[in-house]
Amino acid sequence: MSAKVFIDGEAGTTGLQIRQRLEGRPDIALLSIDPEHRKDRTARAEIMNLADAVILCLPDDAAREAVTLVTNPATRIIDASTAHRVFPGWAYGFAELDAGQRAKIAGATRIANPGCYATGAIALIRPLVDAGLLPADWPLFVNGISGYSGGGKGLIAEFEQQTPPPGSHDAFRPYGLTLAHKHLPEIVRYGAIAEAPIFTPSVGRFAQGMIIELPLHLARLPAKPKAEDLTAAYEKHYAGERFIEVLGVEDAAAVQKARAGAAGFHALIDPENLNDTNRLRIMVFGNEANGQGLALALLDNLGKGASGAAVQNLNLSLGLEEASGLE
Ligand SMILES: NC(=O)C1=CN([C@@H]2O[C@H](COP(=O)(O)OP(=O)(O)OC[C@H]3O[C@@H](n4cnc5c(N)ncnc54)[C@H](OP(=O)(O)O)[C@@H]3O)[C@@H](O)[C@H]2O)C=CC1
Ligand SMILES: CC(=O)N[C@@H](CCC(=O)OP(=O)(O)O)C(=O)O
Repeated sequence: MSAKVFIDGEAGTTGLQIRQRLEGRPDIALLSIDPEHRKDRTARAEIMNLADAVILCLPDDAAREAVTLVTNPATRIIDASTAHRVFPGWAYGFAELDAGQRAKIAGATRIANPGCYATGAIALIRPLVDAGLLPADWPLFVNGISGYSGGGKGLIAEFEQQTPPPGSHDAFRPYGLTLAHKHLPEIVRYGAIAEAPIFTPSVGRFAQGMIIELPLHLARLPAKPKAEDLTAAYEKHYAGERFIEVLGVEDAAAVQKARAGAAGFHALIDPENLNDTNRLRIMVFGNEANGQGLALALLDNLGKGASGAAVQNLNLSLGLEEASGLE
């Protein structure tokens, strides 16, 4: 029998992409609501309590309210919003976090889907902390660039329907300049670090895809790791993970050469390179002469950063093949 799944907010950016990944699957029966009633509490409550799983693709307040509408103890909720990521009783939906996380997701009825930047930042930080290469209280800096779909329908409309101000292409916007981005609490908790990194997100004039960077003064770290030690830690942490690829030192060197003019490798470091997949790529660059390193994660903000991860969590939660509907 197929599992009944309702996507609350199915007409939004994340909801639509989840729908595309689930449509046509014989193991899933999608429940839908008449668009006219999509914000009607009674209609939503009725459909949610019929579902085996509900995926919330709503703003935070609407997601909090939606949770109160679910009274069927068997209904599983996967929340794509920020509302429950560090909330007691919710499993964090990053299956590759550590050896125990998959089982926590599979056993939970409440699953918080990670933020897109947070997925990249945690994917870079946590293995280094676990490997003893990065002390938990080390001061960190994380930098990110996202496609504008990261801001949902509102930001998509702004980039696609408004003309940039005279004298500007509005190609690159740094934001989060209060240095208190909403993804920081989950990065601290699941990165297993003591304090928030200085996080500088930005949005570029491209729709989809993102890069997150973790620069490190390697020679100042107590363990004095080299770039290849970081790569080895990532390879070990993510061994056997089908959705996380760690490019080796040679690949990273090839990318550096490509940046210096050689053709063929630009795509590996293009933020749009993993679009429409649930994959995340990690690369490490280093300069031994000055003792510096840079770990970089590339993913689709709407893929592994949102809809892909939600489908992976849904599969785990319902006991289905983890990679179903995912590339
Ligand atoms: N875009 C991204 O890259 C990522 C987004 N997320 C999170 O996922 C959630 C959804 O984001 P996104 O898809 O980008 O946002 P969108 O703005 O594209 O979509 C939100 C959807 O929710 C609907 N909605 C709003 N309020 C209610 C309500 N009270 N009841 C029912 N439906 C409602 C909206 O309908 P209408 O337009 O008619 O108001 C819209 O269809 C957010 O919490 C976001 O932070 C998480 C990771 C990445
Ligand atoms: C470009 C852009 O605006 N991105 C969003 C993050 C998108 C995301 O990860 O979603 P959550 O909102 O669910 O955490 C932002 O910085 O607020």
